[in-house]
Amino acid sequence: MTAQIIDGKAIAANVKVWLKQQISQLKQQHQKVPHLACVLVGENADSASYVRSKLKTANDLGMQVSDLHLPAEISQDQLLQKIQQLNLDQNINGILVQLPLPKHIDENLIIETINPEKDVDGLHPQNLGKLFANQDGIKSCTPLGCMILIDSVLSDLSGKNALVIGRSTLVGKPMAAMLLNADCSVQIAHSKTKNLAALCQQADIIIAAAGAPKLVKADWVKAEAVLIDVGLTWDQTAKQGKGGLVGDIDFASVSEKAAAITPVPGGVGPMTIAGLMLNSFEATCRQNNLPVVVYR
Ligand SMILES: Nc1nc2c(c(=O)[nH]1)N[C@@H](CN(C=O)c1ccc(C(=O)N[C@@H](CCC(=O)O)C(=O)O)cc1)CN2
Ligand SMILES: [Mg+2]
Repeated sequence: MTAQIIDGKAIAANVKVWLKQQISQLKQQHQKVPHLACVLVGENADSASYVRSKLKTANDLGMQVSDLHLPAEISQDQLLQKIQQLNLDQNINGILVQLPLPKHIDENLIIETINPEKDVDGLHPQNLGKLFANQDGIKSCTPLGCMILIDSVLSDLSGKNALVIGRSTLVGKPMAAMLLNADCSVQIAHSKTKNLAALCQQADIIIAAAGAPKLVKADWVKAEAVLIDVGLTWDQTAKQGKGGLVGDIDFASVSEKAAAITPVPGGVGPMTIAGLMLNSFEATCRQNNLPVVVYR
């Protein structure tokens, strides 16, 4: 193996140590405790597991949490009312609606209803707009976590060629904006892109967020490239047929060639939750007109 493995679990642990200290200071000096409300609709087992993990992490960091588990049959209007209640609740600093939502609910409408100041996922159009305008606002959690991972191996991003594979609102688009704000030259590839291999070969940084298992191959990447794998797909053939999670990068071959790479699992996933915790702390500071201390 030639590549440096970017250990997302360890980096997320460092973020949490820092945050726990910040939250303790916030409590001591200003008597404020961040309060995160997690809204889960229905019985999707993966979503329930992510929400449990978010609630536990927030609790471990000294935050207050509210766990709202709503039935899959809840109407869109009832869910909108719930969000409005949380918006008005002075005790709540952060609102997170776990995605995906059941098919009868318009996700965009729900996200647009969250007060942008409490939108700790950073998915409200106002927060996305601020990100694209390079203004202060809440940044999308997964791209925020990816930037911390990239910064752990590259000290200067200025002028680097970055390629984002995937154009989702959750990851691809905000990721591209963050890299652009860090002075990278950014390209976005997607399912209709022609000759992805050639684009990869020019990239100093590749963020793979296409949901296409093992898409990026070793002969597509430069030896100096840094690769961040956002993909997470269950593959029954992995681990000699026992099954396992795989990313969008062919880890076994690419890790023999590139400079640095995140593993799956243990790369981006833990940093998504760390990003959410950073946002919950930051939102609480902003809501109380306190100076925002930025991690790193
Ligand atoms: N409202 C949101 N919904 C969703 C988001 C989000 O950021 N906000 N992202 C994903 C799910 N997600 C968090 O919600 C998430 C996914 C994966 C992980 C993670 O730590 N994965 C582990 C592997 C987990 C396993 O073993 O099953 C890893 O990569 O190491 C954390 C959070 C969609 N919905
Ligand atoms: Mg839907």
